Amino acid sequence: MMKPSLLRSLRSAASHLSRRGYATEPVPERKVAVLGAAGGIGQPLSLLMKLNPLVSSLSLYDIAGTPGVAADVSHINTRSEVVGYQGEEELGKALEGADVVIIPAGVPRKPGMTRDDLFNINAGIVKSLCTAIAKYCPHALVNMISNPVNSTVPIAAEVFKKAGTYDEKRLFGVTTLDVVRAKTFYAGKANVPVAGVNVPVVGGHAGITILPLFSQATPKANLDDDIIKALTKRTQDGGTEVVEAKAGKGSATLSMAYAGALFADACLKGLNGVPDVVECSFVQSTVTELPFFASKVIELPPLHTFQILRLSILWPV
Ligand SMILES: NC(=O)C1=CN([C@@H]2O[C@H](COP(=O)(O)OP(=O)(O)OC[C@H]3O[C@@H](n4cnc5c(N)ncnc54)[C@H](O)[C@@H]3O)[C@@H](O)[C@H]2O)C=CC1
Ligand SMILES: O=C([O-])CC(=O)C(=O)O
Repeated sequence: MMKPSLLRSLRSAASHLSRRGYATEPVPERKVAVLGAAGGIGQPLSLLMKLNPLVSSLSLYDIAGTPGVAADVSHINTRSEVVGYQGEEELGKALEGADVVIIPAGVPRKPGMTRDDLFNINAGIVKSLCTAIAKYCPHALVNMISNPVNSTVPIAAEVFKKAGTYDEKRLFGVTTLDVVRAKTFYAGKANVPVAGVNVPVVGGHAGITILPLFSQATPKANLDDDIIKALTKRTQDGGTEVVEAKAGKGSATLSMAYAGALFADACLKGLNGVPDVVECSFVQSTVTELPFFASKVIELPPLHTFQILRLSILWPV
């Protein structure tokens, strides 16, 4: 018979691990597909997803270059099996059974361009990828990275509606990089350790539609109005800062891969029933009169069967 004190310690350790997102039960099988996996974001994002112990199957798709990326990443000695898929004829296999689909496919900005200038090319790419998602993995959580996010998310919604598979609680525009930037810049000015900083960012993902809520930042810091204004502007212009620094060689890739991996990890935790997973994301919304708006979304407490977990809902709070 186990001593009550030992039992209490084990229970407390198990509940601590579970609160931190580490399962004390077997970790479910999860397939993650990255579409655009050979690109500037796709490669480091594939690496980070290979490091994520919640992933059991990692599917890397692009129109070219994925065999090499997949062979490279597959040698890393972590849990997931990696398969590379190349070309449209392999897209169905890449998507089949996916729980989370991350989309960094499409062209990036060059100096002087706005994200809207990418619309013509990226809208077509997103449309064809979402048509395939509706066919091969209609229940997957979709993490849209391709710009302009303010438009590619509504496009994805329309494609899914047309296919009869739309579930607004499964479609997310990835705005995590705005949050990552806001945290970094705020910590610098507030002179606090960045690891403990939280800043919600709402609105959209382009210029002045990016609204960091420094009034709700934690830990609180008494920053002057002109500093808050400068922090807001730097967060709104963060993408342009990188585009200009890269001088024609693309936009943010490494910080975006980090942000994309954080958001995908939150989705996996939500699917696995980890409570209180909250992230900002550009979603269909009733928070304002706008049909889509970035705000905090939370995974509501799940029930305890795999099937119901898959149906669990995310909702703006
Ligand atoms: N949401 C956000 O915060 C951010 C979004 N982005 C956006 O992410 C997108 C990708 O950026 P990068 O990786 O730097 O571009 P990149 O040009 O380096 O890579 C894009 C990849 O997409 C692939 N691709 C093109 N058409 C495809 C298709 N039909 N199916 C599958 N793959 C396809 C290309 O072959 C390429 O490998 C851009 O639209 C960029 O603006 C970039 C940074 C932040
Ligand atoms: O600025 C861009 O074109 C890429 C992007 O969305 C970002 O870095 O936030």
